[in-house]
Amino acid sequence: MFNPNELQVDTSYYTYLMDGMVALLWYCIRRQCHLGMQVSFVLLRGDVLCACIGVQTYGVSPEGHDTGVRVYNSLTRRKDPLIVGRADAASWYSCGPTVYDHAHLGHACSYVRFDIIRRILTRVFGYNVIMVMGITDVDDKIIHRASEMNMSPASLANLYEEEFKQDMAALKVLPPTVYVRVTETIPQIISFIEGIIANGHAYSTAQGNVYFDLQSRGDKYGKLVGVVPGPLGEPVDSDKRHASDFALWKAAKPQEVFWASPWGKGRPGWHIECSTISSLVFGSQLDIHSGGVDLAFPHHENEIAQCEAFHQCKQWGNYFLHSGHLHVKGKEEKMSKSLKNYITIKDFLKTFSPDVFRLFCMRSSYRAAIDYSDGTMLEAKHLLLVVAAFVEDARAYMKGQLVCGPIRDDVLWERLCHTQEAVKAALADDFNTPAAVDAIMDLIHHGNRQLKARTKEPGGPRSPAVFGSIVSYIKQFFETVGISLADRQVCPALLVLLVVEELVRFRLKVRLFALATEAATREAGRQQFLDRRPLLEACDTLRQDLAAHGISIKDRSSTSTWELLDHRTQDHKPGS
Ligand SMILES: Nc1ncnc2c1ncn2[C@@H]1O[C@H](COP(=O)(O)OP(=O)(O)OP(=O)(O)O)[C@@H](O)[C@H]1O
Ligand SMILES: [Zn+2]
Repeated sequence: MFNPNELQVDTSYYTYLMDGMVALLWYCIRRQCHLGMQVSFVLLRGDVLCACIGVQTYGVSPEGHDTGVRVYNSLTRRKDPLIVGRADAASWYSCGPTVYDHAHLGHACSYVRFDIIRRILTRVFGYNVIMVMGITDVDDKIIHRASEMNMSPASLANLYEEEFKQDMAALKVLPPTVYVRVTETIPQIISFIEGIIANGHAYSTAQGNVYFDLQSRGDKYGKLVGVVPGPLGEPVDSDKRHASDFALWKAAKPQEVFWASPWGKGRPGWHIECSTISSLVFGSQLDIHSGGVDLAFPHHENEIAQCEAFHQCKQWGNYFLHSGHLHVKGKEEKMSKSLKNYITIKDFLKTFSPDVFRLFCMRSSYRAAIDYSDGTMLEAKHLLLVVAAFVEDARAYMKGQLVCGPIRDDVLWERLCHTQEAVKAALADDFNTPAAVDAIMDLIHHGNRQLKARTKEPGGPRSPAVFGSIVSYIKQFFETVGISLADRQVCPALLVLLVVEELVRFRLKVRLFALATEAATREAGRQQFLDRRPLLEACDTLRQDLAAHGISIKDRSSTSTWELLDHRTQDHKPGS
């Protein structure tokens, strides 16, 4: 028996062993040792490797319809073909927010990334998604915050749930097929707990709590995370049988919100809500389950234990998808309410558009950790402007307003075809959006090269069709992932940042011109310096004037940088 509270996720063994095997393989290749090569190849296969180090991989291969996508499944810890139960639809449960405060960019990142995946699954691979999202509208954090704000937990939760939905709509995240609140499903949660008790996997206590009995799961606990069991802990100050058992039902403390139950007044534990809500809609089989990587353990692990104990099945959820965390650039910790290092979605959207945020998300794998900074946002913004400018030029060419020399349309048709294949292959490979975006940008680069061959002479053969085809493909690609190329509105705050960037660049040119020492003699050099001194003075004045607006320019030998004091994070943000 082991204590999951003391489990440590140990990936270091895996990494060392992997490095060792790669080194062995490389050594054998160089020495042409065929036996060694075969051995290291076999060991490098993830499943054998896991068996070698005692980390079990789980996962019953699902039966059903192959979507054509390979997806990284946290259950098997490898990319598997995504096979769903029905030919026309995939069932998907998404853990929703705990509604006790404003949603921030970390939340936005997780939900936007999964929204992009959902759209790809539907619009590229033809699988409709039935998505259920649970809303945690009662828990310790909500109760605590509500008492701080002198409100009822229900009103507080209501307020932030509405705000969350508005934020998601502003980010163009498609709403789930249905939202289900925990407080709407208390009777179902109670029945679910009764079912787990009846199946011998949970117990109630004299204090009115119900706990999941982890010992009853045997070695089936720990499916999601490679874990090294720690020693069995004794329960401390608790009515649990074992320290590792987790709460399904919590007896109400004085003054706390409660519901009546067979075990007395109380409320549900966190993990049981998602198990119940998902089972309420999808029963004992679920295709996809998603959430941020912090939810894998213990939340999803416990959901699996509860569902498989309730449904008495070998495998409840077939694919667990986990998104990487958003960090503030240069910081170790994730963006989080408790760490007070967050930017709310509302504040962010005062400066950048939802399309810029989407493109920012697409430039890394949904599984990767991602750094937020104004600089990375400006890069995404710039990329969108490049796309929009190309579409505009291509349209002008089609209308005959932009006159170019002969176009190599055979090259462009071939490029278009290649891009379409590359994009589809990238998306089928664990929704590899950065590779898809690169392929699109490459197509634009080739299109721009042909459009650049401008001439003043009208006449000559024209190739509008290929540009028409490229434009409609690119528009369709961006629409698929929820980015609109029409109505490019530049929000005023962003415009200011772009103007400052241009201004600093212009000032740098002037400054370098004023400081240049190209005169032949020392006397001529002195005269040149005196002549150009007013330019340097103007540069200094501009620096002082901008400093008064919180924009600080720093001159270094051959370059200038600028930064502004960002009131949202209280950090200095680099501007260039
Ligand atoms: N910085 C982040 N980056 C990516 N995803 C995040 C981040 N913070 C939270 N999430 C994800 O957002 C979803 C909703 O999270 P939840 O409401 O439980 O917030 P939370 O994790 O408690 O946030 P906080 O730490 O700010 O209190 C979860 O899937 C969670 O993993
Ligand atoms: Zn959940």
